[in-house]
Amino acid sequence: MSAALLDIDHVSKRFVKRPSLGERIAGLLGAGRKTEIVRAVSDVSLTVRKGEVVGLVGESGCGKSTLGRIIAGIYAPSDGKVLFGNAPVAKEQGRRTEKLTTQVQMVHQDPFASLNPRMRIGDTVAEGPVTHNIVKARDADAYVADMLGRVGLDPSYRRRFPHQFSGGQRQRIAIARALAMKPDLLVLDEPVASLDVSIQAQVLNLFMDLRQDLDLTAIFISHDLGVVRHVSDRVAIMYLGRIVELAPTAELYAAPNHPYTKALFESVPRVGVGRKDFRPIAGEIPSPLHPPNGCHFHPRCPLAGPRCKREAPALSAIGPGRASACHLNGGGTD
Ligand SMILES: Nc1ncnc2c1ncn2[C@@H]1O[C@H](COP(=O)(O)OP(=O)(O)OP(=O)(O)O)[C@@H](O)[C@H]1O
Repeated sequence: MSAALLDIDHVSKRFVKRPSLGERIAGLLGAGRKTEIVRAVSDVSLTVRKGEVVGLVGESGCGKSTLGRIIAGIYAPSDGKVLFGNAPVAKEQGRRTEKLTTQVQMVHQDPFASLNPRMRIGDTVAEGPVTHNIVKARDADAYVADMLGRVGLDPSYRRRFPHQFSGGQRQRIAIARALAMKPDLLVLDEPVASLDVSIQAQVLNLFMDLRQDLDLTAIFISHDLGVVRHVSDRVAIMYLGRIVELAPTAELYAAPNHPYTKALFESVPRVGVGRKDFRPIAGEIPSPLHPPNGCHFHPRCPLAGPRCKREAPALSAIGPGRASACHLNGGGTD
C-alpha cells in the first residue's frame, strides 16, 4: 500500500454570516437577524494515499466544496490541520489565507467563471507555471502547446479567448491549467456538473486517461453517485459537514452501511420506462446554521432511536478499509 500523501486531521470550518444592511436596520427595530455561525465542515479526518482517487459525495450544502477548498489551501480550517507530504497546505495571514504549496491544484465546477475572459487561454495556462518557475517564459509557448495536446485540444487554440470554446473544451482548458502546475494532488469540484451528459463522458474519460498517464492523486467532488463510481477508488459520503461513511467504491455500491448512504442510493432515479422505484429522502437537509444535536441525520433517518438524538456517532471501523458513523453498528440506538 502506498504512503499517505494527504492527511486531513480533525478539520472544521465555520463561516461567520453577518446580517445584511437591511437586516441590521430591522435589528434596530427588534426584528433583525444576528450574526450567525455556519458550520460548513465539522471534525473531518481523512487520509489519501499516493495514486488514489477519493470521491466526495453528498447533497447540496453538505460542505463538499468547502472541504475541497481547504484541501487546496484556498481556505484555512477553523480547527484541525491539512498536511500535504507532512507540510501544511495553507496558513492564515491576518484575514487572508496564504496557500503554501503549488502541488495541490483545484479544478472548479464552472469553467467559464474560472477562466479570465480577457486573457488568451495560452496566457491563462502559462501564467502559474511561469510565475512559479515551473517553466521559463521563453519556453512557455511550447509548454502550453504540450499541455493543450494532453487534454485533447489543438495546440493552435492557445491564441483564442474563453468565449470561443464550448463548455467541455473550457473544462479541458481548466484541467490543462491545473496540470501545467505539475500538481501531485488535484481537487476536482463537480468538474462535469455543468456539462451535457455526452460531454461529461468525454471529460471523465480524459480524467481517467490522465490519471493513468500521470499517476495522479485526486479528490473528486460530486453529488452524482454514478460519476463518482466511475472514477473513484474510495468514496467518502458527507452529510451536513461530517463524513458519515467511507469505503472502497465497489464495497460501498454493493452494500452501503449508513442509513444516509442507503437513502442516497434509493433516491437516485434509475433508467426504465414507467418505473417508479426511487424514493426521495424524506424531509429537508437541516441548516448548517442550526445542525440537529446527536447524529445530524436523525431527523430524516427511519431507524433513529433516542440515542441518535443525544449522541453523535463517531466514524468507526466496520471492516477492513471501511468506516461508518452510525450507532446501529455498535451499542444500538436506545
Ligand atoms: N464563504 C461562505 N460564507 C458563508 N457560508 C458559506 C460560505 N461558503 C459556503 N458556505 C455555506 O457552507 C455550507 C456548505 O457549503 P458548500 O458549498 O461547501 O457545500 P456543497 O456540498 O459543496 O454544496 P454545493 O454542491 O451546493 O456547492 C452551505 O450552507 C453554504 O451556504
